[in-house]
Amino acid sequence: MSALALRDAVAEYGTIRVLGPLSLTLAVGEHVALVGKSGAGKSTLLSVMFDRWRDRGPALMPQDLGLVPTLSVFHNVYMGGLSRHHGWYNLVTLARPFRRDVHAIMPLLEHLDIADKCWTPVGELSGGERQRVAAARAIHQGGNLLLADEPVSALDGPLAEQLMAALTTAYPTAVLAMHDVELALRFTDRVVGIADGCIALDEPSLRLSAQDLLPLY
Ligand SMILES: Nc1ncnc2c1ncn2[C@@H]1O[C@H](COP(=O)(O)OP(=O)(O)OP(=O)(O)O)[C@@H](O)[C@H]1O
Repeated sequence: MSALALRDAVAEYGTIRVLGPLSLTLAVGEHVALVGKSGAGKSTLLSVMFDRWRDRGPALMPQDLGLVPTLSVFHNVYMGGLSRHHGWYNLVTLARPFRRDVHAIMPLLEHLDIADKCWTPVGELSGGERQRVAAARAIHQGGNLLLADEPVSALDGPLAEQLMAALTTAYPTAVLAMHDVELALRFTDRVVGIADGCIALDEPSLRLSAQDLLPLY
């Protein structure tokens, strides 16, 4: 995979420009945190990246998670790999999952501490549990590039760290919008600060402290 670039990207809602013009190049193997206050344009930038880099088959973990509440945890995670199977196989799976898929997905659920909810409808889960299901679906999808919007906002402590580790290990290249700046600094290589739809800061995480990011908020 070659480097990923945005050149003079802009986004508008109606006549109001909320992003850009903004240019950004992402090296392969880089984990990038997008930080900035609410409304700065992080989600908008992620959706521009998703559109522009569609040919790289990015996995998207949206802020609203995009889960199907009436389906089980297993089925929601399975959906990450829908395109790997024929339509008939997916239909059969809806009624009676194949053992090999259960064996593929169960270790992921165990790793994220939600294996006991495997057959529970997602609509019956807590916010943090749903977030782990969405992460498991993104990991099950596989690929080279992950775009994640606030992937650990409903978790804290060891569970948030475990999920950040799982996502950054599964995806060699990732852009993650983050509110928790301490976690962002620990789990990413580079921090891009967004303010009023523009890049206000772009530095290697190692050179930054949480204090350096305060002016963005
Ligand atoms: N559907 C929409 N229609 C009109 N304006 C929108 C829409 N979605 C977002 N905006 C505006 O675009 C700007 C950027 O929003 P965006 O959701 O990208 O911010 P964000 O940094 O992701 O915020 P948060 O951290 O709260 O998720 C904000 O001013 C927001 O009000």
